[in-house]
Amino acid sequence: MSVTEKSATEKSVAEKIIVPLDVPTEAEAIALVERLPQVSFWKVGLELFVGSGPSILTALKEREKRIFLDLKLHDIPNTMAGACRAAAKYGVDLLTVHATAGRTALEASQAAAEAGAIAAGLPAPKLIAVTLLTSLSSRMLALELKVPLELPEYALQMALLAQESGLAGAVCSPQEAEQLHQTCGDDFLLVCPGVRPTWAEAGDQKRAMTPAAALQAGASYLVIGRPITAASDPEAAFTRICDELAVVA
Ligand SMILES: O=C(O)c1cc(=O)[nH]c(=O)n1[C@@H]1O[C@H](COP(=O)(O)O)[C@@H](O)[C@H]1O
Repeated sequence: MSVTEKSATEKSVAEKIIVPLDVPTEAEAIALVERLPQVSFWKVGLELFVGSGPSILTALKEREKRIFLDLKLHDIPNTMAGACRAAAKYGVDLLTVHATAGRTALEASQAAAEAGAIAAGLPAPKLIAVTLLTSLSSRMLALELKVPLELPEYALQMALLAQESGLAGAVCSPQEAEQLHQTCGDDFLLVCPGVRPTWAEAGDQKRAMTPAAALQAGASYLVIGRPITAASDPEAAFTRICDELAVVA
C-alpha cells in the first residue's frame, strides 16, 4: 500500500469512530476535543447536555466537528415530537430516541425532526433508535425486563420497528450488528457502542466486541469512550484503535 493509500485508509477508519464527551462541564469537553484533533465525530450525551446546556453544540460546530446528540428520548408521541423539533435547530448529525417508545412516537419524532430542520433552514438530523442498551445482558432482559424473546430477536424487532417508522438507523451492540445489517440492509445505519479493544476494561458494557470485529460485523459507526478518554494517553489509544481498524478496512 502506498503512503497516500495508507493515509486515506487511516482517515476513513478514524471517521467511523464517534467519541463520547461523557464529562460534566463544557470546559472539560473542549479540553478533550482540543487534545484529540484527529477525532471528527463527537457525541454529546445526557451528562454534558443536562449539565452544561446546548452551547457545547455551538462550540463543536465552530470547530467543524460532526455531532451525535445522544438524548435517548423516550416519552409520549407529542413530547418526543416537540423535543425532536427543538433538537433539529441545533444542526446535529445524529439524534437518539428509544425504539420502545413505539411506532406512533417514532413516526411523530421523524416528522417533527424534518419539520424543525426545514424551519431552521438546516439538514434534518438522522434519527437512530436504541434497540436494547449495551449494558443489558440476555439474563437481565429476561429476569428484570420480563421480555419473553431471545435477545438477538428482540434487538432485531426493535430495529425493524425503527426502520418501518422511517428512521435512518439503530443503536445496537456489535454482537447484533451482523444480523441487523443482513435484515435491514446497507442503507440503515448501525451505530455500535459497547466496543472494547482487547487491551481495555469492559466496565459496564455487557455485550462488547473489539473495534475490528464490530466493523466487520456491519457497524456503520463505533462509539468508543473510556478506552480512549480514560486512557493514560488518549491520542495513543485512538491511534492504536485506528491501526487495528485499518487492518480490516
Ligand atoms: O446511545 C448510546 O450512545 C449508547 C447506547 C447503548 O446502548 N450503550 C451505550 O454505551 N451508549 C453510549 O455509548 C457510550 C459508551 O461509552 P464507553 O462505554 O465509555 O465506550 C456512552 O456514552 C453511552 O451513553
